[in-house]
Amino acid sequence: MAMAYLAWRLARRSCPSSLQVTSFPVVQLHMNRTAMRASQKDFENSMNQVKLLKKDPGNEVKLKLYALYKQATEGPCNMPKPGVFDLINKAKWDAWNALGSLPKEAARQNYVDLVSSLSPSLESSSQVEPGTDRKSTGFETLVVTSEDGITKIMFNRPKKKNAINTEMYHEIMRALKAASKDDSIITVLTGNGDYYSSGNDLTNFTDIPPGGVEEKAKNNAVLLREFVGCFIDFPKPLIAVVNGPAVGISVTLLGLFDAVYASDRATFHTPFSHLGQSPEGCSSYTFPKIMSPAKALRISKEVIRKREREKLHAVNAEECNVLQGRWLSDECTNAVVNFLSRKSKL
Ligand SMILES: CCCC/C=C/CC(=O)SCCNC(=O)CCNC(=O)[C@H](O)C(C)(C)COP(=O)(O)OP(=O)(O)OC[C@H]1O[C@@H](n2cnc3c(N)ncnc32)[C@H](O)[C@@H]1OP(=O)(O)O
Repeated sequence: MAMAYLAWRLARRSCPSSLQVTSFPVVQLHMNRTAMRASQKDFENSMNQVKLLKKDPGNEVKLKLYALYKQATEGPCNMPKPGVFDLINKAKWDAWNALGSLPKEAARQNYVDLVSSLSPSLESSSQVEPGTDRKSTGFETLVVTSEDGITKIMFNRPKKKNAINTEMYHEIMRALKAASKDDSIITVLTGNGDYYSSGNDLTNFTDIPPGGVEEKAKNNAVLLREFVGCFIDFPKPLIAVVNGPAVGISVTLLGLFDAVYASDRATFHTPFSHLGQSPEGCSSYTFPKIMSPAKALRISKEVIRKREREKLHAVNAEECNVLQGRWLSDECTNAVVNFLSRKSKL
């Protein structure tokens, strides 16, 4: 796909001629037990943090915390369905049962993310007076600042060309959720260093869980669907400042932004024929139809987006289902093994 042409078309909200089709690899390497122990530790910390919350988060959030806790510790709902008049236990059963077969690992991470978005440090930061410069710590892969009504989320893995690893997916979701509730008017995403983002971190597929590559592909499809869903549902004007080359999902997501500003160093690359991937980020829907001008106002965005939200979530779900299968193909595995081993050949 011609980079400069796509940059111009994305910025002008028109649509490029076609999408290339590739799929994604899952490589059978050693499982990273340290990472799994760390997330269990985070989970336990989060359970303690819940007790420190300064204000009641409300029944909806408490039910979600309950459901994620049960899913993370016991797996899919195994309780008999309470009677209709047993309102409290029925509500708890409904919340837990709604998580379906969400893997324990994902439920644990979602629990940690939810508590982080409620945590006292973020709560106090949302009370910061407008116009003050605030750099939110609490992120490993991002720098989040907020001043004069603009919350800026900057990808901060410049040594890895801002490749998006699993931690960064969760942190971007957490930052977007916090930005949707803070006092800013618009939210801007950009990259630190010479790249906007080189897309999905290809090592994401190397820590294989006990369930093998099929479980990994399923977990990644769940992660991708939730990640893209955050962009579909984001309520405020979302702006991308593409400061340099953008690759893969960092390009395909741009169709869900309200405006895309490209620097003269920006290029837009979707190496799908090279990696063998099917579209993600709702690009199979947004790219062919991006014709309307960028919508800057929040109300007009809601008018337009609410008509499409259900369709976009359906497209997101279909893309994730197709990708989950494609990630298991030989062509994808070979492509990523070649990338990850390329320097060893030098
Ligand atoms: C779970 C949800 C999944 C959603 C799926 C999304 C689809 C996609 O996003 S597909 C696109 C995936 N991205 C790529 O294929 C790009 C791969 N990277 C490259 O081709 C090159 O790194 C580059 C063209 C971006 C830059 O090349 P350059 O020679 O300038 O620098 P490098 O030495 O290659 O990179 C520096 C450093 O960064 C590491 N790195 C860069 N990109 C990635 C990446 N996507 N995944 C993992 N690591 C990446 C690279 O390995 C180098 O690290 P070392 O210095 O440690 O070797």
